[in-house]
Amino acid sequence: MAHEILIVDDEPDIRALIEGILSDEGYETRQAANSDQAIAAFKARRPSLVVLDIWLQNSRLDGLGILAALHGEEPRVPCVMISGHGTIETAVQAIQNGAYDFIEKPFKSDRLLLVISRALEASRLQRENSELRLRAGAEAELVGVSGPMTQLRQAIDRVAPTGSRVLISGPAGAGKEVAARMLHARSRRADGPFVALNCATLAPGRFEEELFGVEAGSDPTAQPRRAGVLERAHGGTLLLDEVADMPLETQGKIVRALQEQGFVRIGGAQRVTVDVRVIATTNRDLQAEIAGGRFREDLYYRLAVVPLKIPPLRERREDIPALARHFMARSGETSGMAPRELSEDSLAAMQAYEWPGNVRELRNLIDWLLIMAPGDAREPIRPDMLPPQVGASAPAVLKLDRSSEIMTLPLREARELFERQYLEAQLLRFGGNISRTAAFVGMERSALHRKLKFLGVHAEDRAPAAAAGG
Ligand SMILES: Nc1ncnc2c1ncn2[C@@H]1O[C@H](COP(=O)(O)OP(=O)(O)OP(=O)(O)O)[C@@H](O)[C@H]1O
Repeated sequence: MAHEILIVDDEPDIRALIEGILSDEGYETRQAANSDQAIAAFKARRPSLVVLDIWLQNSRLDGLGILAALHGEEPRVPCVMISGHGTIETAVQAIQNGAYDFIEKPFKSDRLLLVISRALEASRLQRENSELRLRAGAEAELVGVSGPMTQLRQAIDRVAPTGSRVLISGPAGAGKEVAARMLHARSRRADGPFVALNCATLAPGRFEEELFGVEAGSDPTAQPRRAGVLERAHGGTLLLDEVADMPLETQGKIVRALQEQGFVRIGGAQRVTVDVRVIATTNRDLQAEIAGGRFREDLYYRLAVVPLKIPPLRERREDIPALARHFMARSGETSGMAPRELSEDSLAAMQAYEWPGNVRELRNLIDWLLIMAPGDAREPIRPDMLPPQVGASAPAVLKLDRSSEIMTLPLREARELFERQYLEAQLLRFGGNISRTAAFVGMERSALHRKLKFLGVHAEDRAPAAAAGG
């Protein structure tokens, strides 16, 4: 498909000249004479590139202003500036502000075409690069600042280089696979493969061929040899995701393969020796599975050499702002849209929600917000823009409808109501931790204690364990 180029210049004959040069080269073009037209044209359909004059008459914004507005919409569309006599300094400024390059008037058509083709190529490479980075590096770093997350990262740093088997437990969507990737990335096997087998989605009859592979039959063209995950993970790490879903019979075979660091392919006779580190995850209580006869105890002890636990998100609400911002930046990168800012109030509302789907649910919410949240893309996300299920759990202090009730109260009671709701919400954000809440709200620890007592707020009620119960 031909690239479409938006030409922004106040002089009609310059626009016509540029259009002529570009369409001769097979580019599609559109024109805008001032900032409002340029922004409207850009919003109506993203062009591949913008040629932008620096000095425009009869325009609300000059070239630098338009550049900022367009980059606010979509930072990845390259802009080539046209500078006239005496605007070179501004052109340099424009490059510092993210323009791709500039050309000076009067310009030769060759120079214009060269700069444009380079800009389009750079933009293609940049897009390809970030897609590759996202695919290759599919989250191998646990984001989060809470105590449990910090301890988990420390534990991963300690055990990653040892090569021990690790069993990671935690609810769905909490980040078990990210933890497994992080263990691999920080191990001595980081250059080797990371192979995952999802035991929850595999039909019971398929486990053994997936694990051990299939030997070629006597007629290799009829059934070529197929390597299983153990073989493909040689020199690297094998993740057995949701290991409790593995049939008992397969569990026995895996125990043997782990013990012997080798196995025989299905239909084969020759032993395959492999060097694989196995990491397993589960969202079930494996002790209960063992007691119920559904999980082999010997496999448990082989896998759980080092057990790690990831708590549900509602037990580490302090991670929510960092995670939300991280996912917003990520979504912006993948979608090519400018990331939106998240207001402190909207983050506080997210911190009050229970997140039954854990981090995965938060990630989906942010993807949704980037595309669907109302308002201008440059406006921060406010609590009232959140979907109802999240907004409904926002602390009362953030819900505007409380104001009507507050207006019926005398000042002292209204102030107390506000203070109670405000402090309850802050305690929730800081996981019930008095010292951190006190530091944030700007009070002495002991004064905060007295205030909470006076208002009848029990700090323990806001602690994670209680929050987890509902
Ligand atoms: N601490 C974290 N930092 C960054 N991303 C995270 C974190 N935790 C989870 N994620 C992201 O949330 C999503 C769910 O995480 P992941 O797949 O690791 O969960 P899981 O516990 O393995 O879930 P399941 O058991 O349902 O597969 C992924 O997109 C992952 O990238």
